[in-house]
Amino acid sequence: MGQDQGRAGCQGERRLPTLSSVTLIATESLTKTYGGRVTALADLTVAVEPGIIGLVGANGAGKSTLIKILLGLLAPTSGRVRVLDLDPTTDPAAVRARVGYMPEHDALPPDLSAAELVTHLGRISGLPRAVARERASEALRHVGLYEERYRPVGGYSTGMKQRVKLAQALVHDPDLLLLDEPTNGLDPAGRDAMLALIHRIGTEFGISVLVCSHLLGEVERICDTLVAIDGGRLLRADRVSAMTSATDVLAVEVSEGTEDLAARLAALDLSVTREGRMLLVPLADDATYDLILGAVAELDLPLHRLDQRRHRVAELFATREPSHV
Ligand SMILES: Nc1ncnc2c1ncn2[C@@H]1O[C@H](COP(=O)(O)OP(=O)(O)OP(=O)(O)O)[C@@H](O)[C@H]1O
Repeated sequence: MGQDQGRAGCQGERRLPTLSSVTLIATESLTKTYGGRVTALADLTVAVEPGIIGLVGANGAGKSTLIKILLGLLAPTSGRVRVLDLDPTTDPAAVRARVGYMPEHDALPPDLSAAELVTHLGRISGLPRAVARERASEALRHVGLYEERYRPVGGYSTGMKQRVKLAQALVHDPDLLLLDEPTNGLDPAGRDAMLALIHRIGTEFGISVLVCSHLLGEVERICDTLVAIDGGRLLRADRVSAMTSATDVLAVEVSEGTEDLAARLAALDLSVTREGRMLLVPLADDATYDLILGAVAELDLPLHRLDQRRHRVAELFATREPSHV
């Protein structure tokens, strides 16, 4: 990548972030063009810390291309990249030893059992036979397939197949998981279960996870950091908490008597709008809280919530991908 480093070096005056050892993934001016015509990634500079990271973007935004570069499966056209402080372009085997990959599509051999398949993939990762078998059982237990592990994969549901893919990504005990559209093809309950599983892996197992999705609402629920790309370019990278700053609207919800409360607040000259079971009141100052609490107490209503509304991440991208959020 000498030539690429030279190119990135020429752009040093732009003060690109330093690729430090605490950084999980970092790219500098990363560009990938296919056949010199299609630009999948364009001058992408981003750095993320360990945690659960959502990589979001519409179909064709460049997510899969980025994942393949992070794994050292594809060479960038120019720019620099580091994963766990390793360079996947020069040291792909070292990266893949510490990174688990769950691809978007699958070609699972239907006649093999999940235990055989995951053990085999563990052996390919370099684990001795007995260790691979033990680790495969453990990984299949983590994803909830322990009881079914000796059944042929061909008879599995889509959700079970997705979990086999997740188990094989976990088998060699990686420090980072790269998950490409892990909820693809799942029904709403299956999506919820998969998201909960990913969240548990990221929080309880201490493994960092990069979840790639075109569904912003999904990754927003489980990630601490979001990286949004569009047309191969960085839209925004930030912690979810920073993207969901508080608004100047108070949300109040009572378990019963919503109409009475709305009327009482209006009588107090507060401008009230209703959104489902919630009443929204502009927050002028601390006195607004007191007026609402006073009205709730006066009507003797059971208060369910009273808090400052936060922006939803989706609002930040609403103009760009309305159909996907
Ligand atoms: N091997 C390839 N040859 C030519 N163009 C490609 C190739 N792979 C991807 N592309 C193009 O590069 C762009 C980015 O594709 P990529 O698969 O990285 O996006 P994505 O965000 O993962 O989308 P999706 O979720 O649909 O896979 C798209 O325009 C795609 O058509």
